[in-house]
Amino acid sequence: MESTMKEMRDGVSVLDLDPKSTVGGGVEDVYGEDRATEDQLVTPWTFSVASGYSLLRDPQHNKGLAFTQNERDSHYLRGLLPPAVVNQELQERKLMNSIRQYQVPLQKYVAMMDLQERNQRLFYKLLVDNVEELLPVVYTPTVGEACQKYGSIFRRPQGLYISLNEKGKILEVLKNWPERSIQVIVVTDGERILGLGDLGCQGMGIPVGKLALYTALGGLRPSSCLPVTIDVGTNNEELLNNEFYIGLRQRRATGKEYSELLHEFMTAVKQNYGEKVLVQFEDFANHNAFDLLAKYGTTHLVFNDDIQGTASVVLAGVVAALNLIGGSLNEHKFLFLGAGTGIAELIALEVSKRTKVPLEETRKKIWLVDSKGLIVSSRKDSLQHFKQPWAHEHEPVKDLLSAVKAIKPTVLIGSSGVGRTFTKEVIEAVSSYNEKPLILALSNPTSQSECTAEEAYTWSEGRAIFASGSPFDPFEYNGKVYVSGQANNAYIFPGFGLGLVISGAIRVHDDMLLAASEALAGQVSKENYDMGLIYPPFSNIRKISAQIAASVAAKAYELGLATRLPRPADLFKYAESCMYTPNYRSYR
Ligand SMILES: NC(=O)C1=CN([C@@H]2O[C@H](COP(=O)(O)OP(=O)(O)OC[C@H]3O[C@@H](n4cnc5c(N)ncnc54)[C@H](OP(=O)(O)O)[C@@H]3O)[C@@H](O)[C@H]2O)C=CC1
Ligand SMILES: CC(=O)C(=O)O
Ligand SMILES: [Mg+2]
Repeated sequence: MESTMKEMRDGVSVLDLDPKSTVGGGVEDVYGEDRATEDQLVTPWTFSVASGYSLLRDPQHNKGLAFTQNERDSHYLRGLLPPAVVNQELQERKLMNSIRQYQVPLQKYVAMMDLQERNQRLFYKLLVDNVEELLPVVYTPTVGEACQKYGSIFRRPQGLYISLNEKGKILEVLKNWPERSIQVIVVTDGERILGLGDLGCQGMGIPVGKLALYTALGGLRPSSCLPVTIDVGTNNEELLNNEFYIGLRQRRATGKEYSELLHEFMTAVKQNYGEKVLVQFEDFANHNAFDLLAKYGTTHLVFNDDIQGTASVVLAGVVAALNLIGGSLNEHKFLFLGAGTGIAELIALEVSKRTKVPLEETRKKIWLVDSKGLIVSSRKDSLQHFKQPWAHEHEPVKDLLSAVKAIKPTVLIGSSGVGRTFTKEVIEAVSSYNEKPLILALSNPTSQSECTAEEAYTWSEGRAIFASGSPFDPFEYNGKVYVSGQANNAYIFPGFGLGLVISGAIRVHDDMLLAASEALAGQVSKENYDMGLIYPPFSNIRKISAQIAASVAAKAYELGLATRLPRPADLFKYAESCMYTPNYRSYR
């Protein structure tokens, strides 16, 4: 074992980086499974040593036809498998072939979920090696449809369901989950699933999908990830009347009943998993999201992906885009359709840091439109508190087109959850006074995108710099092929979470979001810019995540928020060395 512990990865000994840590190569890799080389023997274990039929039914250790003859002998598998022995690469090729046969995206999703339940390492191998092809399957847009139909496709529990029925027993419920060393929890209450609205308990597809990306894109080990859905009911009448609905059949609990359940959950999480477990809030409606973040931000390690992760990814895209559209950040004027994310605040903060101009001033170049029109000072008294800083002096403006004409933004960002709101008139208007308008249509899934790539390029006569929350195929216009990027928080949260975990951070700080953003923007190459891209390709995501993790961890150490000491000298190499790899291990 000693020699294993000294295992060199990328020329760096894990223990040399962090001599006193018990962590070694792999985030909390206490059993040395990731540290082992691929031809080194490890024990397949559940609570006892798995063998025979139960080994084939154990997704963490099942290798299907890849079990060698020796393994078949020593693990009582003879006769349970046909004679052929195939390696993981061939299994991967076979599965990719069969997934590509499906024409319907939801069939691909179900095939991937089946694989995850059958053979976890193969699932992650497919996802890591084919990330650009499979991201739209396990994540947006397909995960949206999967949530809408979750009641019909539900097979086995993939996470914990905590409903009002479990009030007073949440700690016990957490103990029912088979894994003990949890490092990241993604939790939703299902009220705002992508731009599809209230999907109640069926929102579970989102934490499951996000955590699959935590492992595939950020290298967190699957056993350390816990998807949770808090079920306080749903206001979605269609679901309430659907015989296949899997959640509580009641309207949403609010007020004291809601906050007491959430509080019990947050308390139980800390009690069961300790101070350093990361709780990522996902797809809560913004009337709860901002309050939960403020309430638990000072007592727990919490991160709201939709508010903070989205802010970080968009800031990165905007900073990168300056190379294409020109000017410095403080010279640009921003108009948002939708007031539910934290993007505006993070941009204002970054401008304030760069220019030393107070935040109250830098906010003035950022304008927000919500469902009632432009947010202006005369509306201040009736605005939710998180909108109030954006209520600038201006006469009332009712709709987006009028707001574009009045404000003349250089950057137009959609996060309204409402599709086709960047109309021809809106894009023509923003393109009429900008040589290269920056247009970001963030809303997911594809059906809710504020415009398509085709519309953005056609209506701007090929001048827009465009990215969207869900992917669009390249589009040819006037003989030129336009490739648009994906402005999605999936670039940020996996690396961000990894950075928190490897540094043992106990709180999230805005400066970490800025650091993550800078790290991401720094990964855009000249080749990407030449194609009009403001994000690097997802095919490099593990390296990007390691860069983000290193920057976030460095900031955690700098701010005194890191507890894993001593600080590894090379945080990038350390982050890489901690990443879960999905290749099969050999069993003794
Ligand atoms: N690409 C990415 O990484 C991310 C994308 N998103 C996407 O952003 C969208 C919104 O998310 P989120 O902000 O959390 O959702 P919310 O529902 O909390 O907020 C939506 C905002 O849009 C406004 N709005 C809704 N309809 C209109 C309309 N017709 N005209 C003008 N404004 C409107 C709402 O106004 P009011 O406040 O008045 O109700 C609200 O401010 C979703 O589709 C989600 O998928 C979210 C996070 C990350
Ligand atoms: C991407 C994401 O988090 C959302 O659309 O909600
Ligand atoms: Mg989300």
